[in-house]
Formats: sequence, C-alpha cells, structure tokens
Amino acid sequence: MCSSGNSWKLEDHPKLRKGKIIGLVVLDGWGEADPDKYNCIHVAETPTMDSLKKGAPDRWRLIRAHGTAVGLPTEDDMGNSEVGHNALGAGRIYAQGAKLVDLALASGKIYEGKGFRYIQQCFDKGTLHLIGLLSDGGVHSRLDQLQFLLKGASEHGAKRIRVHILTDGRDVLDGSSVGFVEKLESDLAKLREKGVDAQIASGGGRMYVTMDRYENDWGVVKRGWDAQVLGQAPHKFQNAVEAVKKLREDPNANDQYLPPFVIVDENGNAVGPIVDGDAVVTFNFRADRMVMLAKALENEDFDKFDRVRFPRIHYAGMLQYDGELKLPSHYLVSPPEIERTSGEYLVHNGVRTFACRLIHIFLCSETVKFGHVTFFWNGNRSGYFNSEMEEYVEIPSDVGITFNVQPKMKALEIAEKARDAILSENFHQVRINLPNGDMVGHTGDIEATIEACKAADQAVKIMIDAIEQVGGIYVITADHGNAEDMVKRDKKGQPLFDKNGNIQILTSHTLHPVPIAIGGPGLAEGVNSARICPMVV
Ligand SMILES: O=C(O)[C@@H](CO)OP(=O)(O)O
Repeated sequence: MCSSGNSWKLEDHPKLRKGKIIGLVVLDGWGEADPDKYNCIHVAETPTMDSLKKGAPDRWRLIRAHGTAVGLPTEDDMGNSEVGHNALGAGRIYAQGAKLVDLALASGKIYEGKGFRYIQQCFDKGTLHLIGLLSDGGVHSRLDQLQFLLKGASEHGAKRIRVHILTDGRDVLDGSSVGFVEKLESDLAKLREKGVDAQIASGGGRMYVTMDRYENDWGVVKRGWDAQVLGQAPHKFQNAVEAVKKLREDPNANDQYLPPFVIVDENGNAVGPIVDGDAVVTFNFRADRMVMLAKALENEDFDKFDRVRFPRIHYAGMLQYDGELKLPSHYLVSPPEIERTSGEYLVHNGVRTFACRLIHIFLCSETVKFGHVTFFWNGNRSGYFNSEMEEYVEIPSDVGITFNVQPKMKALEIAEKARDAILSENFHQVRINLPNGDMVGHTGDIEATIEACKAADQAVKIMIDAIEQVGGIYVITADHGNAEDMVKRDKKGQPLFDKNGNIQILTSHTLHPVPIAIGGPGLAEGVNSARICPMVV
C-alpha cells in the first residue's frame, strides 16, 4: 500500500495489474514450528497449505506475529489476534495497548490523566472496583499492571478497593490461577497493613464469566454482572484462594470455565457489590472481551439482560475499547491511534471496474472471530467505513459447546460464502478469518486441533479454487501461532511433564512466525510476498 501525504489516493503498484479480485484468508492461530506430534498443523492432512509452502521463498515466506514486530512491549510477548489483525489491517505497526499502559504506569502519567481524575472523584466516599483477567499472559491484561495500579490508586487516595478477578488458563497454563490469586492476596494484605481496606470480591473463569465477545453469548456477561454488581453467585467463599482451589476440585473444572463466586463476610454478605457512588475500572487493555461489559456498565438504555440494578458509578476502561462508539467514554490510557487502515484506503479508492461491481469489499467469519476481520482489522473501530462499498457477513458460531466438540467449526460455511462472493464478481476484495486452529487449540485438545487444522486447510482450498476460476490473486496468512505447538517446553525444546507425569498442554498462543503465501492467475510475474506485509522475517 502506498500513498503520498494525506491523500487517500493510492499510487498504482508497479507490477500488480488492476481489476484482479483479491481473496485474503487469515488462518487464525496457524504458526510454523518444528514438526513433531504436538505440532497439530504438521500432523493434520493439510495438502493445500503444504503445496503453497513449495512456493518458498518467492510465493511463501514467514512473518513475525509476536513481540515488537506487532507493537508489543518485548520479544517475549506472544502474538494475539488483536495485535496481529491490527498490524495486517493497518499495514503498519503501532505501539499496542500493553505497551502504552506500561509507559503510562512507569511515568506516572496515568494518575494525571482525565480518566484517573474521573474515578478519583469517588475515592472519598466510595469503593474502587477493579475488574479484569488475572494472569501474566499479556494478551488481555497483565498481573504486574494490576499490581502497579493497586499501589498507585491507593497512593492517590483510594481507601476501599475491591478486585473482581477472572481466572485465565488460556493465555497461561491451566491451574496457574491459584498462584495468581495467592500473589494478589499477598499484595492486598500489604495494602491492608497500610490501612487500605482491600479485598478480592468476586471471581469466575474468563470464558464462563464476563469475557464473551462480539455479542456471542450475553449470558456470560450476566453471570459476571450478578457476581460483581449484585454480589450474587452460586458459590460463596470467605477467601478467594480457597474458592479457586475448591472449585478446581471438580474433575471437569479448568481455569477458563470456573463458575462464578462471591466472597462473603462472616455474616454471609458479599464483601464488594458495586453500588451508587463507586468507581469502576476494567483493567484489561485488550478491547474485544471488555466491550460487552463496558456497554452494560455505561449504557443507560440496555436490553441484553436484566441488570436488576444500574448503579450510578464513575466507570473508566484501562483503554477506550471501541473508537467508533467511544466506549467507554472515560479511560485511563489513550488507545493506539490506528488510522488510515487498509480498509479505509480501499473504500476511498473504490474504482468500480464494471458497472455490476456494486460492492468493493466482502468479508466473513463466524461470530467468535467476526470482529477480528472487521473491528481489529479496521483499527478497533466497529461498523463500516462505507456501507455501500463493504459487506460484512457473520456466520453464527455454535453456542454452549467448547470448540473441540465441533472442530470444523464453520470453516466450510465461511469458505462457501467467500467462494460465492468471489464468483459473483461483485467484489474486489474478499477477506475471511478461519478460527479453527486457534479456537480449538485454546481447548488444549490435540486430536480435535488436528481435525480443526484439516478443516481450515479444506476451506483454504475452496477459496483458492474460486480465485483461480476468476483469474484473481490470493493471499493466505495468519495472525499468530497456536496449533503448531501444543505443549510447554524447556529451553532445549523438550516437552515438559507435570509432577504426575502428564504432559503439560499449552492452550496459549506462541512465539513462532506465521506463513504468508501469495498466488493466483492474476499475480504478475516477479511479485513476491516480501513486499506485501510489514512483518516479514
Ligand atoms: O480468545 C482470546 O481472547 C485470545 C486469547 O486470550 O485469543 P485470540 O487472540 O486468538 O482472539
């Protein structure tokens, strides 16, 4: 992509011919790693991707999808869908939320901003509630940022603090929740020694409580609301470490799906419901899984579930989560200003080659990843740039099952919709996200992840066949790794076992590079993938 100054006009590519349909596939969670039995992409039958790889180095190569290459603070930060899609969609690299929050905390500027001053107004009479994901995964939040915020908020006047935790087990090892809660408890104890009334007030597993996304299942947010705001949950404990340990005793329990619980005092009363006059901060920096709660906390008109009570609070997000909706209206750190993304350029350059080409861009995924190719791709903005030029199609995801039960997910339906869009010749660009490798990888089920990768490969083939038929160009890439390495390893790369001799399964993203392949009959001679992405290794 190349434009001059502030103009939206794109200069012509020196080699690519105009008027060729582009089919763009993001294979979510598809990295490149050494072949072994824990590399589900290697084990799965993936003839389409295998044949694309033969085009190396001109038509297939690797790109970095983690660390500083996608705007994260350090090279040890695994990639994730937000930063991967942001970078691919913008065609540029921005300092991401994690880094911006680090800087604001380190410089102390966070406490000077409008957002902090807004919540500070409640510190005299009200409680400060902090809600978010408790882990050091660095994808949605980080424990050390919460620790700094707790300390900083108490030094800046917060006298009563309640933390509402969401256990992880997805970006970090399952079972690690107990250690994180212990660490937090010890920090809160230190604050109590200094006279701050600080406690954990409620909790639950991130995938079952609060952190739904793209309005897939409002029941998840309601469970969180009941515990955090109303102080009601099916499980009650006097101590959060005990809560997590006890709930994990269920043989089917895991950190991602722990049921909601509230912490109660000796009289059985919840220690920290959110009430009028309180301040609330959602401390996740990543947007997608906080947007729904932000709507519930902020929107006067709200009909997604019965809130029972709508407390008059001062609410701020760690960041503003949706730049289009300006949600939430108060935030502690300004989000990355991701502007002039590729989608915006495309609508501004909407040359209609034929009269029948009514719409320029078509994109599709299923609900659980739908926003990745819309919201993230467009720099964390919901909605169309130009609805006459773009069509966004969402295929409803299965609700109420974990994805290892249905590893094909909606890959074939997505690919068929994309194929029809390509063959209709109504679009210049058709963009899809295939979530399988990632979503099934997050369940830690190796067999199912292998099936998932196979399905994604079949979907890629459908898309490529359609592009071949209309003489277009395809670009196949990924936003980060996951399914290519499903075990925790030591420094020498050997799989690690726990004390019971069980292999330690990884559900998280990885630090591996991801492929990018380009091809199709519309591709001009001499065009290679090195020029089409900012993150080429
Ligand atoms: O499910 C999610 O929220 C993240 C992992 O925390 O995965 P992805 O970045 O692929 O969306």
